[in-house]
Amino acid sequence: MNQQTAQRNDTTANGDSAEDRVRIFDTTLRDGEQAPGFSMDRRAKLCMAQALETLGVDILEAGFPQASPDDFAAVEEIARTLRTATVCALARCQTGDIDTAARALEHAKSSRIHLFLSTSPLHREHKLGMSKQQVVETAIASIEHARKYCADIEFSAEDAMRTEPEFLIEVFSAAIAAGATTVNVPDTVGYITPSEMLERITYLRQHVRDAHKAVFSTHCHDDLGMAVANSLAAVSAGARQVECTINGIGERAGNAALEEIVMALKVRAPHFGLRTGIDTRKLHPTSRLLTQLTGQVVQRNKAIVGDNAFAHESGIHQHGMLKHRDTYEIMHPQDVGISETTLVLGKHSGRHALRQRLEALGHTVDDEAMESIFKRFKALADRKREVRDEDLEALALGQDPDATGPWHFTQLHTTSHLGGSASATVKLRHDDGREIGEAAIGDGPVDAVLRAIERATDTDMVLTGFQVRAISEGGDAQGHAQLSARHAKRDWHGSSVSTDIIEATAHAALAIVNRIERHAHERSDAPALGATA
Ligand SMILES: CC(=O)SCCNC(=O)CCNC(=O)[C@H](O)C(C)(C)COP(=O)(O)OP(=O)(O)OC[C@H]1O[C@@H](n2cnc3c(N)ncnc32)[C@H](O)[C@@H]1OP(=O)(O)O
Ligand SMILES: CC(C)C(=O)C(=O)O
Repeated sequence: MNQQTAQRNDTTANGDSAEDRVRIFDTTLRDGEQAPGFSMDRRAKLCMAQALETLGVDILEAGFPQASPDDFAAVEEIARTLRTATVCALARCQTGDIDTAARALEHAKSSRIHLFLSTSPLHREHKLGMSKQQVVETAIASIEHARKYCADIEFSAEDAMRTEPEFLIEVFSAAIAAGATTVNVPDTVGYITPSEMLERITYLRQHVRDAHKAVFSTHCHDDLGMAVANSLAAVSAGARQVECTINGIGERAGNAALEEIVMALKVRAPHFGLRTGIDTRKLHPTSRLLTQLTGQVVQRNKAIVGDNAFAHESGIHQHGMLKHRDTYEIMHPQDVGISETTLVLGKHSGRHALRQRLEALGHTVDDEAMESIFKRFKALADRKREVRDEDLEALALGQDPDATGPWHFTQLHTTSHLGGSASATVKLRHDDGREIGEAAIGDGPVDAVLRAIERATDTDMVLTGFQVRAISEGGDAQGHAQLSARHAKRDWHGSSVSTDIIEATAHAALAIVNRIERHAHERSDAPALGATA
């Protein structure tokens, strides 16, 4: 293991009042992965580690090598692969853990061993069965042992925020004297408030012996929803490393969300006067990658990376946004890697946004027609959650957006075989009296059904989105299939519900085909309702 990282710490060590750089210590692959539902195998961890390095994290905690052979292998592979980020491995204050961590990090370009030991009275008494003195001695012995392998040593006082502040001074002073280059003050159980955090870090920085020789760090959990606020309070008090995770994943309610901390420091730069090395345009893609690797979606209203973070449905906000985007957005979606703001049309939308969308779709609408379309739009929006472009076109053209057909299923049959191809047979009836049957094979029954429908209806479409979600519980749950497809340079959407997810998917696909055909038909012969297209 090389010794470069310690020099990096020295040159940017805490206590230098000119220092304005906050190190981002990412623990998505350690604390994040520890949470139920977020386990990742070695391949997934390597893929995520590469994305995190590209994002620009300073230190990447790759895992806890003593935990399992696969975690050891994951840390080892990440250590061999990464070039710019410091790769960190977690270890208890036990010789075996430290030796294992050191072995896993052996080939890293830049490495760190992260040692932790509980310091709070609760943990000392009930978990470790150690006196204060034993805690200090164990920490010192472990740091000294780890220093034989690596110059960059982080020491975490687990449950620091429920530890006597004077004892923390003793522990951290001893840790720095033994060679720790980063001292981490974790709020392990998400207990502290921002004002207390500010006070605690300030106090520690003032009283810990040789505090300037180490970087102060924090690691906050979100049990009371204050992890990000507490992390920001810590940096305001002089901490220059924050430990955080993508999407805020982690034990229980999670860790502080990396994207929120980074964007708070960027958007409120005049307030904090601090910067990070993160390429913020990669935040959204990195968040998406994590959801793909873990299968755990992000809630819509999640700050920075949620689907609604740059989406507006209410008319008053949309009107403001159309006049000046800063009225309701404090950052640009492009700054976090989202292509654009979306104005979603729904029951809360007003005339300004509706007119803007109709115009974008090529419909210039006079005021009288607008009133009529708006009334029908509101009635439709009360029934549907979201009004799509195809619904708006139907409204603009004076058509019924609830229309069904012209194609209807009379037969649908699919087969699939383990490890083999799948096939689908469909029979469709058209409102003009035609009845057409087609069969197709595909990579799975969904692919086969889509191909058979395309052939039967002579419609080309490229599937761009496919989601099936259970909307009730149990083995007989209703599946809601949502499909998006591209046809004639436009996006089309269809959805359907069934206890059979293949059937729901087939109906959603046929809904798209029907919309495309109705649209072509309406455009060719229906005069617009006071609208010109
Ligand atoms: C706050 C945090 O997030 S800390 C990190 C938590 N992460 C994890 O625990 C994930 C990985 N963990 C594991 O895979 C397992 O717990 C292992 C392999 C590390 C250990 O497994 P086991 O040896 O079976 O022990 P187990 O987990 O049941 O109990 C923990 C032991 O570690 C001891 N211990 C806990 N923390 C520390 C520490 N920081 N330093 C030294 N010993 C510690 C406990 O006192 C207990 O010791 P005991 O076995 O002598 O009673
Ligand atoms: C290992 C430490 C930093 C930790 O995860 C915690 O205290 O939550």
